[in-house]
Amino acid sequence: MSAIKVNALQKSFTGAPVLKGISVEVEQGEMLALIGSSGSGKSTLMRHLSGLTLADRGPASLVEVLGRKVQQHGRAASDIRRTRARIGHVFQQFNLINRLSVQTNVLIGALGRVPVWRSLPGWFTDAERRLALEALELVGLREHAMKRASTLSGGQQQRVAIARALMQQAEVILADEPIASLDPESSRLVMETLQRINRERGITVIVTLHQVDYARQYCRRAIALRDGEVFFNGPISALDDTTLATLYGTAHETAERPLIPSRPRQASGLELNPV
Ligand SMILES: Nc1ncnc2c1ncn2[C@@H]1O[C@H](COP(=O)(O)OP(=O)(O)OP(=O)(O)O)[C@@H](O)[C@H]1O
Repeated sequence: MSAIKVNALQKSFTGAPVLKGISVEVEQGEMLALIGSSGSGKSTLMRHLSGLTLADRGPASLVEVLGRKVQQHGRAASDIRRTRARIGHVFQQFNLINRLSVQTNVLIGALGRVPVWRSLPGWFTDAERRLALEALELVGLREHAMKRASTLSGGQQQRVAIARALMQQAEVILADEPIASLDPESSRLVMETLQRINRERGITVIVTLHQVDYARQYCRRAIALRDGEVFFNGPISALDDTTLATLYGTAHETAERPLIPSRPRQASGLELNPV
């Protein structure tokens, strides 16, 4: 079964459409790279997958996740919250609560599944606390459970965000530029963590990446957007230099000079050497 099915997705904000009739599918258990130059529409597409953004009203427009409609004809499905509960998000900015412990940040992933009356920190059950520690074990951070989140490095905080998605029992994880602000070593650890949960838990992962070399190393398939359209959809091995040069609108690049995004969000996200 497809984990994600997108059909004829079109999105305009103010002027010309930024997504122009996107149709793609992602298989359950896949780890897929979503690539493309800055402004090509990657984040906008990701936001449509969980219904955070609604598409233009189109007769064939549809987004399904795990066999359930998220949106159709530009309207949110009535049970969108139930589907969203099965989708984990990992963002470039980590989105942790700095003053809370690492374990509590992970436990927050259980919110939405526990009754409101015990959704305050301190009201989690022993079983939930054990699950949080297991999630931290899987991302290699169990020994940091009691530390304040703010004391961890950026890469560690990103792995806490992944543990939080595990705690949520997400079946699909949408990771939007999870390594854009990290150094190469932290990036490697975060990508390995995503790969591990994909392989060991069978969680479907879609990861947007600026650095093509990370996509090559960790993903079997890539979908590349160019100016709001699917420019490439296939095995990562078919992404040759010529395709990449056309995709990024650069002169032909060699393997020694990976492509650099034209509008990086943070200078520290640039990866100048292949991994
Ligand atoms: N809320 C919004 N309002 C208006 N325009 C938007 C909005 N969100 C995105 N856009 C525009 O849609 C286009 C695609 O943006 P998007 O962020 O999806 O690109 P991206 O490929 O993720 O870029 P980057 O790699 O820099 O994150 C851009 O031109 C952007 O300015």
